[in-house]
Amino acid sequence: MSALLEVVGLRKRYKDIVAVDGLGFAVHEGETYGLLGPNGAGKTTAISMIVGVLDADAGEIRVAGRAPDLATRAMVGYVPQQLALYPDLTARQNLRFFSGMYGMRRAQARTRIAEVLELIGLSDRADHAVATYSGGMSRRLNIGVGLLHRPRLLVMDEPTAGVDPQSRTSILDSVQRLTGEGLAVLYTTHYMEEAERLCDRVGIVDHGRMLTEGTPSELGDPDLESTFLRLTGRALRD
Ligand SMILES: Nc1ncnc2c1ncn2[C@@H]1O[C@H](COP(=O)(O)OP(=O)(O)OP(=O)(O)O)[C@@H](O)[C@H]1O
Repeated sequence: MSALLEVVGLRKRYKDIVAVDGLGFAVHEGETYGLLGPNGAGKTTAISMIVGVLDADAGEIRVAGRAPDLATRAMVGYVPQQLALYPDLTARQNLRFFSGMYGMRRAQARTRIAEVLELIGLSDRADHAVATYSGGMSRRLNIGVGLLHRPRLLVMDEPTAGVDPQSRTSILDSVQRLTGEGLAVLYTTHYMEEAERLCDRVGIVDHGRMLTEGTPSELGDPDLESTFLRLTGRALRD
C-alpha cells in the first residue's frame, strides 16, 4: 500500500504558542486515518498546513510522494470545519460554482455534479436553496464540494460535528464507500465511537505531538476512550 500523504516533523508556532511540534504520520490509499486530540491539540493547524492554506515553519509534507505543488493540490479535497457554501444558491449551483474554481469543463462538471449529489444523498433536494437545508444536509454538501474534483486524498475537519443521526450515518457510509474505491481519508472528530467504527488507524495528538498511533483495536485496551484519557488526561469531548 503506497502512502498518499506523508507528514514528517511538521511544526507551526503562533507567537509564543507552539501549535504543532514535530508531528509525523502517513495515510495510505484506501485508508481512513483519524487524528484525535483534545481541544487545542493542534489538529486544525496541522490540517491547514497539509491542505496548503497555512505555511509550515518546518517539516515535510508529501502527497503521492511529491512535495506540494499545483498537481498535488488537485489531488487533495478539503472539507473545512466551518461551512463554506452560498446559502442563497441551490446545492447544484454551489457545486457548479466550485467546479469552475477547480477549472472543470462544463460538460464534465455537469456529470460529476450529478454523481456527487447522488453520493451525498441530495439529488432530490439539489434545486432547493441551501438556506432551506438542515445542518446535516449542509454538511453533506460541504463534503460534496470537497469531492467534486475527484481527489485522491480527502481531508475533513470534524465533518459530523452537530449533525442529525441520519446525516451522520449517510456521511459515514459515503466515506466508507469512497475508501473502498481507494480514496485516502484524513479526518478529525470528537466522536470516539465514530473513530472506532470508521478509522483503519488513529493517531492521538496533544500539544502538537503524536502520542501514539495504531488501529482502534490495538489502542483499544480496554477501549479507545480509556487510552485517550490515559494519554491526554482529558476526554475527547470536553
Ligand atoms: N490563528 C491563531 N493565532 C494564535 N493561536 C492560534 C491560532 N490558531 C490556533 N491557535 C492556537 O494553537 C493551538 C492549536 O489550535 P488548533 O485549532 O490547531 O487545535 P485543534 O486541535 O484543532 O482544536 P479543536 O479541537 O478545538 O478544533 C491552540 O492553543 C490554539 O489556541
